Amino acid sequence: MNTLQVSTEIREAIIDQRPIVALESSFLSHGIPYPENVEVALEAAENIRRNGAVPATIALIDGQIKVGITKQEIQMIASKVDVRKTSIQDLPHVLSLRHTGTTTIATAAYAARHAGIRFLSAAGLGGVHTDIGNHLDISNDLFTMAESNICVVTSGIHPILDTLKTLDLLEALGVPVYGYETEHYPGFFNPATSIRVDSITANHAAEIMQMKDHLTLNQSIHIAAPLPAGKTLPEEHTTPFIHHTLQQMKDHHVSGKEVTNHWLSSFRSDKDILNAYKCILLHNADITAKIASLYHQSTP
Ligand SMILES: O=c1[nH]cc([C@@H]2O[C@H](COP(=O)(O)O)[C@@H](O)[C@H]2O)c(=O)[nH]1
Repeated sequence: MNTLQVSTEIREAIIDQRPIVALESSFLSHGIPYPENVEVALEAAENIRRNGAVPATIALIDGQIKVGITKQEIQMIASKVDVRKTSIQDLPHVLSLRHTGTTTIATAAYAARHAGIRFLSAAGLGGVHTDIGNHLDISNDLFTMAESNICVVTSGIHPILDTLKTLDLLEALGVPVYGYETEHYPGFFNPATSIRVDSITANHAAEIMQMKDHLTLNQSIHIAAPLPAGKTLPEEHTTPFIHHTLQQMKDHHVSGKEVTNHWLSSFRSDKDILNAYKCILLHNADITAKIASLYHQSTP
């Protein structure tokens, strides 16, 4: 049984040791409405190619994890309703039912690791939920990163999570966290949080990945890249949006794993939030491809 299907282009790139950037696909089913989700997926892939790497979007189709889905497959998933955003704990179930599914960072990291891809670009990392005192709600992203040996670039974690506790847990799991050319952990839609991190450049990130290879450490590294100045949103915009979304969740009794799905789907109700989210996806694709290309240039 071959549940992991790697496209010919990606297989050849792996053999030729060319840089590859994996893309998770949750934004196709939850973050961005159709047909804009298709446009963003293709533009992110284009950004990766422009920076000298090969894009590998990962999704679940017909009982297989597909690494490097085609434009037609992107179109098919993006236009379908009720596609399941699938994290590690749901993976066997969704595959056994042969359902179509999109990937979280956890599932994409799992697939990337097994395919031999070392870099993953996404919008937001899952994390420790704020109601942790009552519900032990923690995204599987964190635990998968502890063993997937890749570089995960996001713009931080989404603002309905507890950032400090998430970073504490990553530290406990041995996953180092860096700011991309910033000493402050990014605030996702907002420019920065007050949490300090080590700042690294693309060159340094490539070196850190090589050092990790040398040390045979299995943890991933997490690089948090802020949106460029002028693209972030002020807190006066995001704070009421977050409060409104949290209130809606309370009113509709949204809890557990539905929380992240509801949060992602709420982006469609605010044009500026949706635009910032698209920018995050495209910008991170650029940065990840730069790091992947530098890593391959200097790997003997
Ligand atoms: O701001 C965001 N938060 C979360 C996600 C997605 O949600 C997943 C985490 O979901 P959960 O909390 O169900 O593990 C992440 O891996 C990512 O795919 C995202 O795209 N953007």
